[in-house]
Amino acid sequence: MAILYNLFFLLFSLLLTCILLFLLRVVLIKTGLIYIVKKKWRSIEDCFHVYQFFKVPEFNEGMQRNQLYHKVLVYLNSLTFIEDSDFTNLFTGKKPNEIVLHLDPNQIIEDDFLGAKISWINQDKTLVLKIRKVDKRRVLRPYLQHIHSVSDEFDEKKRGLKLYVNVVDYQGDRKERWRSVPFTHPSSFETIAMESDLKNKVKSDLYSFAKAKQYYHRLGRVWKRSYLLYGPSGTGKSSFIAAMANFLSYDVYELDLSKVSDDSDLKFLLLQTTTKSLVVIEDLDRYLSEKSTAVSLPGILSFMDGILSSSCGEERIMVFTMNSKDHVDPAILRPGRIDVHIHFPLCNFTAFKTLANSYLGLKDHKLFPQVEEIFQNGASLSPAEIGELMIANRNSPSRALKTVINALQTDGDGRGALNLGLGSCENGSRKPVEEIGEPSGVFCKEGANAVKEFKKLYGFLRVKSCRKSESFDLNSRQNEG
Ligand SMILES: Nc1ncnc2c1ncn2[C@@H]1O[C@H](COP(=O)(O)OP(=O)(O)OP(=O)(O)O)[C@@H](O)[C@H]1O
Ligand SMILES: [Mg+2]
Repeated sequence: MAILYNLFFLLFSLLLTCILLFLLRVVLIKTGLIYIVKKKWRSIEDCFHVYQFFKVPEFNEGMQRNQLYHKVLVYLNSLTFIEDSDFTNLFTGKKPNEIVLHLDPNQIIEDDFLGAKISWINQDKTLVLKIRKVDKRRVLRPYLQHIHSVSDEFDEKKRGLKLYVNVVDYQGDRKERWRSVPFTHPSSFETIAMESDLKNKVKSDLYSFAKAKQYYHRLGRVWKRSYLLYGPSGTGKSSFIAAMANFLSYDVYELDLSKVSDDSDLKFLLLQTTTKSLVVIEDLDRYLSEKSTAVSLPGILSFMDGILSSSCGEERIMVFTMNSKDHVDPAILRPGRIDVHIHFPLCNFTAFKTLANSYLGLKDHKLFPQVEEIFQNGASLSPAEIGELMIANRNSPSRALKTVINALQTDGDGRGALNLGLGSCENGSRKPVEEIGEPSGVFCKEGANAVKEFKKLYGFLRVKSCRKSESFDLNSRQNEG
């Protein structure tokens, strides 16, 4: 009987203890006292372990930034634990409604990795990692790798792209020669009307370049790749550059050669570009033919060779656009200076269908055969012109197609437009409207009215492009690098 009584008493006290512990836990959690208990427990635990400390200072002895410091900071800021810390700084971020957390001096951040307890202390521009000696060998290397990959991923997501333009009013060599604005161009390879085969080739070329650091290093070559985009006005060259930047998540440095004071200024401009960027010179043929820049041809050639970018050590992509490469010095175009040539022709039927799909949501239409026939007869407008006509008539796809057909019939052979007072050009170079010659060929009234209407609507003074090959091709991939 006594045994039974004792057993019952034991069970009862056990149950009571459990209930009390449970209640205590609820109270500790509800009041937040649990954090004090955890802290005390940890400091007791600390007494029974040997720790090792690793410092990650913000600057090295040469006062250069320590990249690891930035990475650890980004990593720590990404931890959810930081929200649980006793105190932290809150700032507004770059995006609307974004709030970012910043470590305070002496703030301790605790982290768990592969079962090991790790803590970081933010001490006077140095982050100190504290790890148990028993865990160090097993955990330290993978933990640092983990920090690298998390912070890279976080940085990638957080940072928006930037468009840099060169400015003339910088003072002295040490001042910034570039001014930046957020780069928000929505163009992508999906929105560009271009043969899908060519698009895929460019995409894989860009992708394999971006991954080829070791390869270029082994060859002793500057890790750069140059693209020439050439073709008449309004064929998508600038949009393509934006698509490249969005595809790679690279910043864009758009270099206006007319604002460059001399060859050495050009060198400094290249030096001040950052890694993972597209360095762009638009209309290079125009600068060269009009001599509208103070930079010499050798200056441009050494810029294209990117010798200086090797001192910056990281990848650069250079993109040049031209209306035509016919009269350009062959030294500019030689393999190695330009690695990939991409021709942007006027619209053909395939490109037209892509535009009709994206601008009007049309996969097919009873007027398509007629449009195809007109293209087969050699008529063409630039994608920009066709795109504008489609946008203007986007509420009625049939009307949009009829307007395009009329414009193509008027304009297709490159002669009807002259009656409307539109300019013409040789090899893509622009001629003023006053230089228009005598119109020849058939003048289609209906089509003329359509273009006239369009001109009136948008004040769009179109400069006519020369009619050349209609095919989209990666003309020559000279020098695969
Ligand atoms: N191939 C294309 N696919 C889709 N849209 C295009 C294409 N070409 C031109 N466009 C549209 O036409 C407009 C002008 O194009 P863009 O400025 O890229 O032409 P460009 O070749 O750079 O002309 P320019 O030589 O005059 O600078 C853009 O709004 C773009 O969306
Ligand atoms: Mg352009």
